[in-house]
Amino acid sequence: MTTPHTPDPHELAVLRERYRLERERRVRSDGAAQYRDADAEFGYYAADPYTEGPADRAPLHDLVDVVVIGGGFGGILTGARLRQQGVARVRIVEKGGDFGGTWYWNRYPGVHCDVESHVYLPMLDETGYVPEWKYAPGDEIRRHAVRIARRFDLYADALFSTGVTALTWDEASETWLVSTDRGDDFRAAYVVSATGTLTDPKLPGIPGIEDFAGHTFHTSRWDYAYTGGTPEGGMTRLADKRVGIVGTGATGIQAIPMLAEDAGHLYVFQRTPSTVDERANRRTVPADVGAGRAGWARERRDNFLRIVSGESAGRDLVADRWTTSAGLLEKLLPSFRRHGDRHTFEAAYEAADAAKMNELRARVDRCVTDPEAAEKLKPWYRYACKRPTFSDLYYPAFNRDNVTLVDTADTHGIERVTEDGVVVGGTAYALDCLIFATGFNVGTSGIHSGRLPVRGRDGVHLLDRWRRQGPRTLHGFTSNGFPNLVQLGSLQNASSVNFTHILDEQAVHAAALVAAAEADDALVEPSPASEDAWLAVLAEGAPDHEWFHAECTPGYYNREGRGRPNGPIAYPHGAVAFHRLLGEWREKSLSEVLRSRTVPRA
Ligand SMILES: NC(=O)C1=CN([C@@H]2O[C@H](COP(=O)(O)OP(=O)(O)OC[C@H]3O[C@@H](n4cnc5c(N)ncnc54)[C@H](OP(=O)(O)O)[C@@H]3O)[C@@H](O)[C@H]2O)C=CC1
Repeated sequence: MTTPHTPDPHELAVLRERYRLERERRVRSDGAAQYRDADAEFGYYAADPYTEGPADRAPLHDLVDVVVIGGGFGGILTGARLRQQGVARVRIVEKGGDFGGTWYWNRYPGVHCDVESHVYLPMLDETGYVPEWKYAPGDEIRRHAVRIARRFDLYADALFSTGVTALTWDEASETWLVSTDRGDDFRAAYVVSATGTLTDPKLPGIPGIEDFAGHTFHTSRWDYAYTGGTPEGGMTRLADKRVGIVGTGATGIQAIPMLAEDAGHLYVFQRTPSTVDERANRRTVPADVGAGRAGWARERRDNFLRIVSGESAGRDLVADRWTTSAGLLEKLLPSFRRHGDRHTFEAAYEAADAAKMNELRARVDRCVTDPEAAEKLKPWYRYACKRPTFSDLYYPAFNRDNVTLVDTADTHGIERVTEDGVVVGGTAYALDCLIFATGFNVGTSGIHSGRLPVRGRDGVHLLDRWRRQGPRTLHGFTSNGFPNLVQLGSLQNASSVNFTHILDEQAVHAAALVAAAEADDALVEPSPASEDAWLAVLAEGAPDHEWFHAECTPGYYNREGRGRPNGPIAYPHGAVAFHRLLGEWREKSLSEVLRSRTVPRA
């Protein structure tokens, strides 16, 4: 690798202006309202293509210890950690036909996780499994989800192809009444919500989208019956087809090279180019990662999290483009204050950022032979304005004769869909198949979607209360007025690129809360004072994101160009510090969240 050139002040000023113009070219007046919810408005796009149809079963009206909403890694890990605490009846309710969550739904060609498999796949120490690739294919990840579910006997009580439609606290029995779209009305002593962040596919609200007469689907519902093949390719039924794909985010980057191989002709409709860094995937053997030594996976996972959280870590065990670019993620955490005042930090950061972005733009020139296509593929914004992506196959796909790159930035995306295809800048592109790689409604699934009403004490609706008062939690997990309800997720909690690590720490915490309440015959419910204290902790260290996000191109990181929501949304000192805080709190203060029952536990 060549050493990146460090830009001088004049070059930085030119770049700043270029970024401003590119941002302005992209901001839309309708912001996030440009999108439509596939589940709510386009049932066809959200239907499950991987399961024959829900198995017949009688509605349930029984009582379980814990219901977990969501059978992705968050739900599976909660189930496993509850089992380790000795909890008997755990019922996981999942919309998909099996466990896996995002890895159940996303089976598009080329699907891989771009976080190293040895840190991404959870419970490797516990299951003895050692991944075969540095970056695992989706199928291997899904099989690992199933492995954990089997190991902890989570299939026994699981309900698949089932969505929870309402949660109602019943004061008389001090249990939750859980209603589903399959006619169930059962009770649970505790509810853990683990509905994930990338659950609801979204579609652009392009005029005429309903009129397209060809075949169409979202990448999270890949139609192999139409394309032929598998996630590894071989989509022979596309050989004579004109295929269009909309979107060049982390999903598009992986699917496009596979489509380029198999489609008669592929049109890539790009609005904002991603940063596409080196991937360097390779097979691994256990000795490469020190597997076999007790605790090897935990050590590697902790090492990765420390590095991407800006903490000192000693050796970099994973040593990939996430860890070597981690300094550029630091701006998202107040740990940047270690570097002095904001001005000093910003100057140093801007120079490092420009050097990295220059390196990424130079990569496009090296990989793409057509200079016009290379120019269109260059990202003009700061690193991590959009989620970084990694691929060694993406750019070479544009050197093929059967691939056309269509830049839609000037028209804010595709202008119109017609019966025959799409229109961009007045040019019509006739298509047989139109694929949407347009992402998900981030962070608005489950309880936060508004489609799963949660009524706590005195019938109070959780989202109504939060709309009035702002979200109120202790550590993001529990809320006053909603006893025995534990929420997993990033809100007022912590996050990181290795999200399964975050989920596992959350699962450990959720299980500890349940176990403590069981041991004391108590309810889990924080006091308003403890919520106030937590909000004060969040507000005190809240980073000033605005200066960074305001200059970014629009996307879901900055609410499509409108900046971050007001108020603290996450623990500001990073995931490592948050996990330390939670561990100490469990040791010393967990009993503060327990309240006496008025009704003995049935
Ligand atoms: N760990 C992993 O390996 C992977 C993780 N993921 C996760 O999933 C998330 C979602 O990724 P992804 O599915 O790619 O979705 P994204 O939301 O990241 O990308 C959506 C894409 O669709 C484009 N788009 C939206 N509307 C239009 C329109 N009207 N016309 C043209 N283009 C349009 C967007 O352009 P624009 O940028 O201009 O809005 C963008 O390129 C990622 O951020 C990541 O967290 C996904 C894949 C792999």
